[in-house]
Parts: sequence; C-alpha cells; structure tokens
Amino acid sequence: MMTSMRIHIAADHAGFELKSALIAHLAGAGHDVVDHGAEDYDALDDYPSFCFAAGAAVVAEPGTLGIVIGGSGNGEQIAANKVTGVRAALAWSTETAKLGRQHNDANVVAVGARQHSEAESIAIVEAFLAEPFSNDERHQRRIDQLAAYEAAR
Ligand SMILES: O=C[C@H](O)[C@H](O)[C@H](O)COP(=O)(O)O
Repeated sequence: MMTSMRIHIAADHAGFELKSALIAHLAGAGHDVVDHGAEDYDALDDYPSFCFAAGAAVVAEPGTLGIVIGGSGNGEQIAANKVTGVRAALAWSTETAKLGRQHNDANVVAVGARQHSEAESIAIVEAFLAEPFSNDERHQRRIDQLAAYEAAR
C-alpha cells in the first residue's frame, strides 16, 4: 500500500459522482482527502473555481497532490494549470498517469469521468499517486524552464 498523503480534490457536475467515489476510496485507504467542491451536484456549475481552489491548496502545501475531475478533464487541467506552481497532467491511462509523475513531477492529475469506468478512473488516480518523480536531470531541467517562464510573467 502506498504511503498515506494529503490529497486535494475538486470536480464539477460531470465529475461529481466520481469525486464522491474517490473520496470514499482514498479516505478508506488512509489518505487525508480535502474536498474543494463542488459541494453539491449542480448540472449547471462551472469547473474553474473548484480547480483553482484545489490547485492553490496543493501549491500552498508542498508534498500534497491534487485531483481535478470533469467530463473530459481538459478544462479542469487547463484551470489548474493557471495556478502558479501547479503542473497538472491530463491522465487517460495508468501509463500517462505514471509518466505525469515520472517525467513532469505533476502535482495535480486531471481525469475525465465521462471517458472511463469508475474502476478505470480509480486505477488511473492510484497509479498517479503511487508514482514518484524520477529526479532525472533532463526532466528537472525542463521543469525548471517551465518555472522560469512562469516566474517571468
Ligand atoms: O473540459 C470541461 C469538462 O469536461 C466539463 O466537465 C464539461 O465541459 C461539462 O460539460 P456539460 O456542461 O455539457 O455537462
């Protein structure tokens, strides 16, 4: 079993059901899961504010990881990446989830709840959470370039 960690999670209406399932699953596995909304199901809600909040919480607490969920995960990844310090990866398989950690040291994973079964989504998230950053020099160099660009804005 992976080490317990603090996880910041958010979803719009399209990811609301998966968010609930993930909170139960991850809390059951001993993780400290913080829910940044949506608080209730609202078919007309908008993903940005939830994803900004989860991303900001991850940046404020180094070592924590984030999960943002929507129908495709696209908008959620875009929103989270607007937060300075967030590196959000859109994971659509366990392999892309692992690569997000290994190569990109992603601190947030975006998942499209409408693209996978619940079991597949949980497997994608678990793969992300369990994978460490490789610390390879070439990957760190590229991440540093992203951070430098962000700092210069
Ligand atoms: O990229 C955005 C997400 O996939 C949203 O969850 C999606 O656009 C919501 O779609 P709708 O408002 O049609 O339910």
